Amino acid sequence: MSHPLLEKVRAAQQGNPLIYGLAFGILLAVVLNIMPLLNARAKKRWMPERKNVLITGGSQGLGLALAELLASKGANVTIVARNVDKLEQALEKIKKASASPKTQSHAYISADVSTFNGAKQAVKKCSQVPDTLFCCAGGAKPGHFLEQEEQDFEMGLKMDYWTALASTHATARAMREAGVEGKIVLVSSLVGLFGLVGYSQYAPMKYAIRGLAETLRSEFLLYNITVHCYFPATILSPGFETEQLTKPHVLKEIEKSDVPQTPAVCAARLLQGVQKGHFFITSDWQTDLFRAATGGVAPGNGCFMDFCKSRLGRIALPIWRIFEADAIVKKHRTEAPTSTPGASSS
Ligand SMILES: NC(=O)C1=CN([C@@H]2O[C@H](COP(=O)(O)OP(=O)(O)OC[C@H]3O[C@@H](n4cnc5c(N)ncnc54)[C@H](OP(=O)(O)O)[C@@H]3O)[C@@H](O)[C@H]2O)C=CC1
Ligand SMILES: CCCCCCCCCCCCCCCC(=O)[C@@H](N)CO
Repeated sequence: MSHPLLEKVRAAQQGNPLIYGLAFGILLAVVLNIMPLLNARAKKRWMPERKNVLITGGSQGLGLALAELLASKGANVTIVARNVDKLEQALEKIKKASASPKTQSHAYISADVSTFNGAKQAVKKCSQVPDTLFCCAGGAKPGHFLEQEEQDFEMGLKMDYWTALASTHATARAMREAGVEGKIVLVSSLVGLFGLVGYSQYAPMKYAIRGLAETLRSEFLLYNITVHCYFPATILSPGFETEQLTKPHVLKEIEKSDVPQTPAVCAARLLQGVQKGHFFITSDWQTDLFRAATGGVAPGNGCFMDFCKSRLGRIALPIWRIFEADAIVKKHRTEAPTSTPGASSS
């Protein structure tokens, strides 16, 4: 039985193959875009309530905002960082934010998670085996590549990559041992998707975190552990204020293209991404274009929209790079240092 409207459309088309092709294309796009949505609905939505969450870098910035948000939604939150004073203050805030302070338990652990031993000890001190880990510890010390020294690069490696690696390794082992259904969220950055002047001791580490996330997403299919990777742009955190102190002018000028977000907004969008089941999570449309344009073969966030965003990104982002980022760098050529004081060329 044919619908009268369809008859009319058929009559109007008079067998035009272009129209059929177009209609088929639209239908295919709709089906391909709806399929992952239905699939995501069918999957269990991750809920913070009663989860045992471990957050590295939880004493300030993104990590603290996330700790408060998850505590307000019923999770038991343990934060890890090195400085005890900041941890104590943070714990007070988390307890205040807590949905039900009597039934939830929150704690802090002072540890340096940039070593395997430090991370292992931190996980051991948790009162419950964590079922969720957010690796928020990290930070940048921006500067010109040729002005930075070996210890700056080593610091980036330890503070950004090694903290994520060691805490993931220790926590995933504990999760497997306890047979819990686990979730691990790694934090990269917008500059883990494209390289930018001034971030040479930092951005490559954030690329490495993406690599770790992709590898572990695949490997942890062996166990009951899911992996996500978050790519924030500028977060107005204490870490951001510190990095402004050494940030080259040229980088500050390029970063004017970016609208900074508060830690609370980033935490909320990160949680949304986790709940939607996204593997790569972003919290603003610009970063989402970078994600889609550089997506590779990792799972996407809806194939039709990703297809459109990646096409748009492959056109808009190079234009932005040529006329904005690279143009600003070239304008600053005259102020770049011509030699490093104290460094001998022999
Ligand atoms: N701020 C921004 O603009 C952006 C940040 N990011 C990333 O987001 C994450 C959070 O950033 P942000 O909110 O700025 O962080 P902050 O710099 O404000 O805070 C960093 C946190 O990590 C902890 N930490 C650092 N090193 C270690 C360590 N070795 N062991 C244990 N804890 C450690 C710090 O505590 P303590 O020093 O006491 O140990 C602190 O709690 C980072 O991974 C950062 O790279 C990504 C994009 C943009
Ligand atoms: C049409 C498209 C326009 C695109 C605009 C893009 C603007 C990007 C500017 C760079 C922002 C850097 C964010 C990450 C910073 C970071 O990780 C550190 N602050 C770490 O602490």
